[in-house]
Amino acid sequence: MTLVAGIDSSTQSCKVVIRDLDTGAIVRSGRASHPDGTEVPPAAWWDALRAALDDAGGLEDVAAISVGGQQHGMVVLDDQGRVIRDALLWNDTRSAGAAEDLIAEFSAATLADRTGLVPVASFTSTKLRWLRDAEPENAARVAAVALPHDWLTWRLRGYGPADDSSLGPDLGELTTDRSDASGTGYWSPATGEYDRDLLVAALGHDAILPRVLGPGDSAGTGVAGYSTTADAVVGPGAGDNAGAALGLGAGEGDAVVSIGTSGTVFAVTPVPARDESGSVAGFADASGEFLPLVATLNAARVLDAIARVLGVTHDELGTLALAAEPGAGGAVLVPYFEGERTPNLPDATATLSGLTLASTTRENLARAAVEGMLCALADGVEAVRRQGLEPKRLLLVGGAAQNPAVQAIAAQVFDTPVEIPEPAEYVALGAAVQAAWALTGSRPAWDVQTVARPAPDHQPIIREQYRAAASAY
Ligand SMILES: Nc1ncnc2c1ncn2[C@@H]1O[C@H](COP(=O)(O)OP(=O)(O)O)[C@@H](O)[C@H]1O
Ligand SMILES: O=C(CO)[C@@H](O)[C@H](O)COP(=O)(O)O
Repeated sequence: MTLVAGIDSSTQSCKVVIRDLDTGAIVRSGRASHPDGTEVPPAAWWDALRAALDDAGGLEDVAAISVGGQQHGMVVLDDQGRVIRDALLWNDTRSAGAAEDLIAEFSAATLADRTGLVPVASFTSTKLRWLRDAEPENAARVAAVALPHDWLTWRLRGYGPADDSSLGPDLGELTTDRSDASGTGYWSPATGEYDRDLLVAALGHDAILPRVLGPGDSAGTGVAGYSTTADAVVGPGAGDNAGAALGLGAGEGDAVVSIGTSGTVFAVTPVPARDESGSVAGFADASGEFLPLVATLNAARVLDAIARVLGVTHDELGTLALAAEPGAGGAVLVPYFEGERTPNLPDATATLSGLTLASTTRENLARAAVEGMLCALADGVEAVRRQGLEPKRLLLVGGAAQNPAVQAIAAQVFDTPVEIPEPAEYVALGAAVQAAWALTGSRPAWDVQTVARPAPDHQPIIREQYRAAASAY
């Protein structure tokens, strides 16, 4: 049996799946946690990746591997391949002012034309601008800029600082792929080229950027000790959302709603998106097409927080939520706990409103949490529609999509039919698709099963009262 491995180095953890090349069946899997926080030493991802590989039984019998990862995180390297400072993650909002500065210098319209993006604090370019202004000594030392999946792929291939790698700090060997390059703010999905002027405007000087690989390309081979053998193929890797699209085999008529640390709504399209309002990011995907995407900063962890306050498990939170009526008796949670990215409110905090003595119950609080989180994503579906897409079904994935209450309430919040693919780590599965593609030269056609289609039960009251509460921001 030929085996291929896919990795998802996501915000909260690293997950590995090992699949049978012939059927796509999952043969083994593993995971390890990442540290909390929006500023993380990349070495922690490397440690977690190696722990997750161990947990998955190692790679000795694996012929190819590819790494999907959280998007946008700023990994800055000096000329010896050393990490200069902890990575700033996609959900770190300190660069909100830098985003405004870049927009003031270039205009939203110009940046949307040149990169498909209007800067918000999540994107790499704004983090580099923040570094230039807040830590000029660090900025001056930057020889190369990479993203989480680029850096892990480089490490997996044996590159790194001289005292901590077998092949040394060859920065010219850094690679990325179209999907992750498209989240930097200095790469154009339309032309497939870096926009070096924008990099210089952000960082203050030019730097080495990873070579951009296409779907099915190979980044190179592994090294003994980290991968199977020295000839294990290493695929191009991807941003996590593009990886999930690949793992799901998302196509025309599909929109994916992912409920992990981030909430995202995205679709695979043949043409790049351009949204001057900034709601929809015009990313590239991992199959040679494009990936218009809306992201929120507040998704699964909204439920984590409210479950904690109520002193219940996720399952119990779901049971409470389903015991309340749609609309939660008027209680509305606008869940901007971490600030928000869509809408762009980096300094916002969450509010719970509409409470009366009668409506202040555990059931209504649980339901308000699920409804608020999903309403923010329903706004995302509308923004994608404004790009001319008309999804026929919404595929719900990510940690919180496993919750039965989230599935049932999604059928009340969204006015498009919802489907639940079999529970799986779709980013890692998509990375394994890339590994197989790089190994064989063709994209594998592996099946994805749907396990539930909650009956449509649209309850407009939920979004109406959410809209009213959110309009206060
Ligand atoms: N049954 C569940 N109900 C609600 N939330 C859940 C459930 N299972 C996992 N989660 C939450 O999902 C999140 C992890 O999802 P995941 O998609 O792996 O996130 P990420 O990719 O951002 O690391 C965690 O916040 C976790 O608490
Ligand atoms: O910033 C984005 C997309 O633009 C996020 O989707 C990150 O890519 C993190 O994803 P998760 O770790 O939450 O899956």
